[in-house]
Amino acid sequence: MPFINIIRGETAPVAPLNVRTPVIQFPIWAVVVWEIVKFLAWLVVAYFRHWYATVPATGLLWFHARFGGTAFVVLIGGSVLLMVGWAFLHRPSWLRFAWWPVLARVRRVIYRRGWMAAMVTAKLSVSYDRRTVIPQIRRVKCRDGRDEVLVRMVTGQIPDDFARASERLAHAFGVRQVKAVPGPTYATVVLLLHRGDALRRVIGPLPIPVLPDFTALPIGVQEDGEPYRLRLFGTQVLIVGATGSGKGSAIWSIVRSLVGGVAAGMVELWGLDPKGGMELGIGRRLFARFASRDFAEMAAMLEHAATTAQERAARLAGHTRQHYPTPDEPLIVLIIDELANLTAYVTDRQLKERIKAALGIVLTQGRAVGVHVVAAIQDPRKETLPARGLFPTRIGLRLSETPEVDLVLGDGMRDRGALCDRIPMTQPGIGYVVLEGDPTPMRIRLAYNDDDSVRDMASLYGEFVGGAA
Ligand SMILES: Nc1ncnc2c1ncn2[C@@H]1O[C@H](COP(=O)(O)OP(=O)(O)OP(=O)(O)O)[C@@H](O)[C@H]1O
Repeated sequence: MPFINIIRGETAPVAPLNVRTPVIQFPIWAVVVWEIVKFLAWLVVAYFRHWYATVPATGLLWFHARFGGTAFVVLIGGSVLLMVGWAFLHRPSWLRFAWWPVLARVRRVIYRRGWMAAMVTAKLSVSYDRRTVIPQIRRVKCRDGRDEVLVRMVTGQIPDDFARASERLAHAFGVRQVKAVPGPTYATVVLLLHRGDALRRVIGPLPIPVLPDFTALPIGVQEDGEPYRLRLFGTQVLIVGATGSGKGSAIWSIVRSLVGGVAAGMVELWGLDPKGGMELGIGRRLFARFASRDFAEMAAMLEHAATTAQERAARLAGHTRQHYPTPDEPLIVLIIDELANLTAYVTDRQLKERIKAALGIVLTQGRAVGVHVVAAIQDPRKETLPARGLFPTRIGLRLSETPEVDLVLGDGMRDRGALCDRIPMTQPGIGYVVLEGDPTPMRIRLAYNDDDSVRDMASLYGEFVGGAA
């Protein structure tokens, strides 16, 4: 680095300096030659820059010149046939190596055209030294239903700045949703622009696993097309959604994923349906214990679950950190529909206190010893559910108000793309979850078990349920 602050020689007194710009006359031919040289240089740069188009075009021109028109037509026709055949025979590799790279080039051009306007209007441009600096597109990748745009942020920006502007970006680029995730290196962010909707169609009842994997119960589909698997071991599950959002389908999908365990004697389902059995009554036979009207009975069930959790914890302490279910000591799963009826709307004070205490013990001590709660609720506020923080796993379905999203899924999750308050009423069963190790929420659709499939399941697996009503 030069010593720019050191000037050798004599120090001249500071005096005003008059400068006159020199006027230099060039002959016209020199100007013309200069412009031609500039144009040729631009052509060379453009040729190498857009090599993916120019190199094949050059090859084709050379082929045409060398072998003539007929051979050229045969070549083009043969290539098209080869592509079509490849696409039919092995679509995944064709998409990966042929279609998506080409599409990515086209999309890159499209994004670049609207990039400046989008960045400025989304307030992602920075004014510095009387200049406007905007983030740079580094790379575009296409995947099934979404584009991944790698962006170099302006110094000082963070991925959350893009997450906060994601809705504006979605409208600017005409896509369904934009999510911002940290890039592979510092100073980069990846924008995921979701185009199609893999979750548009209703998902029917999923196959029942013979023996459930309690760390990965299949209950729906993720928007990236992968199955959504719920971890039950070591956690308690809360499903939150407005009326008609599909809480029932979440409950029945979880039950469906567990009934194989019921048949093997490794799972016991206890049903608490304070709405008079409206939701769970239809599958009544699957539950070893069931209460739907009597709140004292529900309190007693919760207390029994709490005692069981405490006994198991006392016995297992120092031996293992995770209980594994056996037919002698099965996994107990309390399925509670509309939990607020137990935590907020019970008028009998004493009963309410009993429920609160028992629920607290089950939620805190039960998760390591095989006593789990899967509860659904409409209103996630603290007044309705003081124990919300004791549910480590939460599924956010359609919610009525924007602030509820962060209440359910965690701070900043709405900014990061969990638009639970924007899920249309016409799409029940759609929701968002936070996956382990992923900072951005995942959109999912739960499988829909209609009344007939629940009845079928209850009549098939009900006979394995040994407990008394
Ligand atoms: N996963 C799903 N896929 C498609 N449609 C669904 C799904 N889940 C539910 N539905 C439809 O939405 C309707 C309402 O669903 P559901 O009863 O599960 O909602 P809810 O949240 O439990 O409502 P409430 O709070 O009123 O009990 C169902 O009758 C069904 O038609």
